[in-house]
Amino acid sequence: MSALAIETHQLTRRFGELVAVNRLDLAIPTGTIYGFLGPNGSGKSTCLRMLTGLLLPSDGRVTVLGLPVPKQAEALRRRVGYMTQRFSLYEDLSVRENLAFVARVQGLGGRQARQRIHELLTAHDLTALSGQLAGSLSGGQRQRLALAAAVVHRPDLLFLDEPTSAVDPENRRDFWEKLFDLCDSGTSIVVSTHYMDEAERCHGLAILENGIKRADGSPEQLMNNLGATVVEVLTSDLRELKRALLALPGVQSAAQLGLRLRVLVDGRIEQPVNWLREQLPARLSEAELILVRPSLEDVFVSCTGGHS
Ligand SMILES: Nc1ncnc2c1ncn2[C@@H]1O[C@H](COP(=O)(O)OP(=O)(O)OP(=O)(O)O)[C@@H](O)[C@H]1O
Repeated sequence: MSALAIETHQLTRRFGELVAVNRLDLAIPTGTIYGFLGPNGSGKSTCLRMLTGLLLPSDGRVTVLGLPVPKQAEALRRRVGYMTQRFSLYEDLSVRENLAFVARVQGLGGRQARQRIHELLTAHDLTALSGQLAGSLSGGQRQRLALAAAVVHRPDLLFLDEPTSAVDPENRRDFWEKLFDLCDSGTSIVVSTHYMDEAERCHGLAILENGIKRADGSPEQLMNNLGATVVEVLTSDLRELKRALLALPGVQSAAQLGLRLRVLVDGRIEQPVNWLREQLPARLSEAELILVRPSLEDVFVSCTGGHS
């Protein structure tokens, strides 16, 4: 298998005047979990749909698992799994019946299908729910079933479109444990999200805004390469201070977090804490200023202008 699960060159999709995905270059290694991080409407779903061969690009080239897409989309179909944003299983079939249906569609029959369904029910903690109608499952249980259904045929590559937007943090954590299990057993995974904590779990990610890739790399690389330093400011009257800070040309953003302001200062300014005190001596005389490690959210704010 090629060392790259996905390679795109100048991938573009237009809808009329709107450019939903704009000249996207990607090189996603096999055996990793890769994330698309971006706000609503940034082009994540459009991009995933083109990578699966379901949507034709307006321009550019796509190779998935070594196959050109959409030309070889049919050959690819058996090798990829796709969990869409909406629950796309049958609500009036039981958990087991849903998996049996997907197994049939994927060409598994008889004993092979029964064995695989048993395996999936166990691996995704669905055994006790196997007779329950899918429509009566909780959000977290639905996600587990949808994931099990997406991997019935043991795909080499799995696409997940905002898989945990409807589940609580604990279920989200469990869901990610399953993704790491799948990745460890050789499945490459591409996942779209607008959650920072999910993006931080990915081996690599691309930050999208208005269909454009603003940055990519591992979360650590992105945080290390942030073109800004982060200063937290503890003081009173944060709203006024925030306005004053944002008026300074060297300040990229200032966000209130409880009793603190998290301030991104242009990385070219060498002593950001001293610089801030020099700019606003009266306002900051009583304040505590601390230089802190950047987070992925800081990276996101810095490269998108902060419209999360
Ligand atoms: N079939 C379509 N026809 C017209 N415009 C579309 C179509 N599909 C997507 N778009 C537009 O393309 C842009 C990108 O949408 P897309 O669904 O890819 O974003 P997204 O990042 O997945 O957003 P979300 O997080 O809300 O799912 C949006 O402005 C959307 O309205």
